[in-house]
Amino acid sequence: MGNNIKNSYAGIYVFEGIDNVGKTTIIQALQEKICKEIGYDCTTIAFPGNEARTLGALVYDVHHHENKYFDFPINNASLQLLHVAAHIDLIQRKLIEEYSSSKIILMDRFWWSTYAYGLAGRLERDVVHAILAPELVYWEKININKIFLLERKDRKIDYETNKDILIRKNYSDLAKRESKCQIINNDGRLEETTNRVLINILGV
Ligand SMILES: Nc1ncnc2c1ncn2[C@@H]1O[C@H](COP(=O)(O)OP(=O)(O)O)[C@@H](O)[C@H]1O
Ligand SMILES: Cc1cn([C@H]2C[C@H](O)[C@@H](COP(=O)(O)OP(=O)(O)O)O2)c(=O)[nH]c1=O
Repeated sequence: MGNNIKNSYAGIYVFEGIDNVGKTTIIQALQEKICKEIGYDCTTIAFPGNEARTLGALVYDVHHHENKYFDFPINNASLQLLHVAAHIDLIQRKLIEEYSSSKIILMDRFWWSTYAYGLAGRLERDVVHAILAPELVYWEKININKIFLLERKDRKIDYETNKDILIRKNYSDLAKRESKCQIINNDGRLEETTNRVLINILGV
């Protein structure tokens, strides 16, 4: 089928969920299947970003290695504002171009992460809304095909129990309000989850 993608499959498919539920692994397996086995154009865009010398890579490093940059802990509002800045950079620099070229775009995280982690980091709801406002202006003009919210019981837990529970609750609240969202249980084999998502994307 080469690059001759059926228009109905092209577009943005978001993968969300708390750390270590399998987003990156499933996206990699999925992209390989879509490109090699099915022959459709498929690309991945990850928030906050993983390309060297980009704002996203810097924000990722700040998030994980704060001490390298600052003598004082960065407050959560400022950290989430940095994430939003990195998202806008990726949307403008990459997503809009890929979006207009009829590809399947797999997104590793979305603005939902800012919401889920921001609120779980004890930011007030109106602060989280204000932080997200500039990014949401960009998303208003972009159609999302589907949002897959991944869940997995047997995962490494990066945050203390209460924060872990809060992050997952915030995701669940977003999912309940979004008809395009499908909850994907990744407790089984990776191959099985990947196939389930693929069937969902292709609608077969
Ligand atoms: N269904 C699965 N079975 C076994 N291991 C899995 C499964 N899904 C994910 N993993 C493993 O869990 C770990 C975290 O996955 P990763 O894709 O990095 O999560 P995320 O991107 O959501 O943070 C990886 O070591 C990955 O191989
Ligand atoms: C996109 C985003 C991520 N995050 C958090 C979630 C993760 O704990 C961290 C890095 O995300 P990610 O790159 O998905 O994690 P990993 O460390 O597994 O490669 O940033 C936010 O707090 N706000 C955001 O807007």
